[in-house]
Amino acid sequence: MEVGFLGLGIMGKAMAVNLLRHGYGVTVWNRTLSKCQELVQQGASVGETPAAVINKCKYTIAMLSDPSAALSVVFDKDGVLEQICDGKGYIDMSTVDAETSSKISEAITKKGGYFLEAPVSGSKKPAEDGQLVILAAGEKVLYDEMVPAFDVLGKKSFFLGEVGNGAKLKLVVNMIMGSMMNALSEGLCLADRSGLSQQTLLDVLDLGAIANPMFKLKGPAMIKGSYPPAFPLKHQQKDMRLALALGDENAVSMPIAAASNEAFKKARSLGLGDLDFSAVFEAVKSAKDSDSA
Ligand SMILES: NC(=O)C1=CN([C@@H]2O[C@H](COP(=O)(O)OP(=O)(O)OC[C@H]3O[C@@H](n4cnc5c(N)ncnc54)[C@H](OP(=O)(O)O)[C@@H]3O)[C@@H](O)[C@H]2O)C=CC1
Ligand SMILES: O=CC(=O)O
Repeated sequence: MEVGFLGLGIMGKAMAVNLLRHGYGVTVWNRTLSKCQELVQQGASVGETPAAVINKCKYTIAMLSDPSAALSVVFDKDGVLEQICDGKGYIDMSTVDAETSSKISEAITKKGGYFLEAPVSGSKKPAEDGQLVILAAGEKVLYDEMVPAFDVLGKKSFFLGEVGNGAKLKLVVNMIMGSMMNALSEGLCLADRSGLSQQTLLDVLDLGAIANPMFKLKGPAMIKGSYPPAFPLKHQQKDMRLALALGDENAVSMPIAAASNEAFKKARSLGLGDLDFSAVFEAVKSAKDSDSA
């Protein structure tokens, strides 16, 4: 099966490579076209524009940074809308808000195409290993047709009903994840300032009821001040912002998420946006330094 793939960032590249490895024909496009070359070496074809990819492929997946990128690739010149038509499917796996997803869905559907939102949980490594968790919503027929590809990309797929439900669930999950990362950062800081070993804290956490893969994976690197980007901090802050907006809409008070969002914003202001989201630890440390000065 030939699949189009728009967006070859950290996630998109790993996902497209996985599809190639499993025998899919993949036609790729990326805003910075030079990034397509690595995929070409692994057997992919290149489309010069999103419209060219849609024209060639029955199914096209997008994995783009944020709502403005997701909208631009669909609505701008040479975009998806120029070629989407009856019988073609568009699957947006980017993390965006429900409103963005609905706008895209309406436009695609008006042209006779099928739309599925399918954001994912899991980062660079799960993307490389085909271990993502896929949160799909929208056209059920398209979901059923995509299941074999989702089985390559992920370890489990959920079909959540109408468009927006996948986007919302993804934001709830990442709101919790971002808050947990802040709690870990404050804990590491507090341990250190109290004269305790940060590694011992991690060891104790890992043995108890709040052990989790994220603390286990990120904790040791955080102690070393090492933040190679798996999930860029700027994207985690985008997700906190969109989750807080979802909280506004539903009158849900989220003081922990709001405080965590401030820490991610602070980290961005310190120039840490392109590092891994665990670099929020540096912002937490710098805030504690100025508190004690
Ligand atoms: N990294 C992770 O661990 C995870 C990320 N996600 C989500 O997946 C999505 C992609 O993340 P990730 O791969 O890490 O991000 P990256 O920043 O690595 O890649 C972003 C991609 O979006 C493209 N892009 C950005 N702006 C535009 C634009 N205006 N028009 C066209 N293309 C654009 C980039 O193109 P270019 O190369 O030209 O800059 C690049 O291909 C995000 O929504 C993120 O929240 C979800 C789960 C895990
Ligand atoms: O969206 C990020 C993730 O790790 O999931």
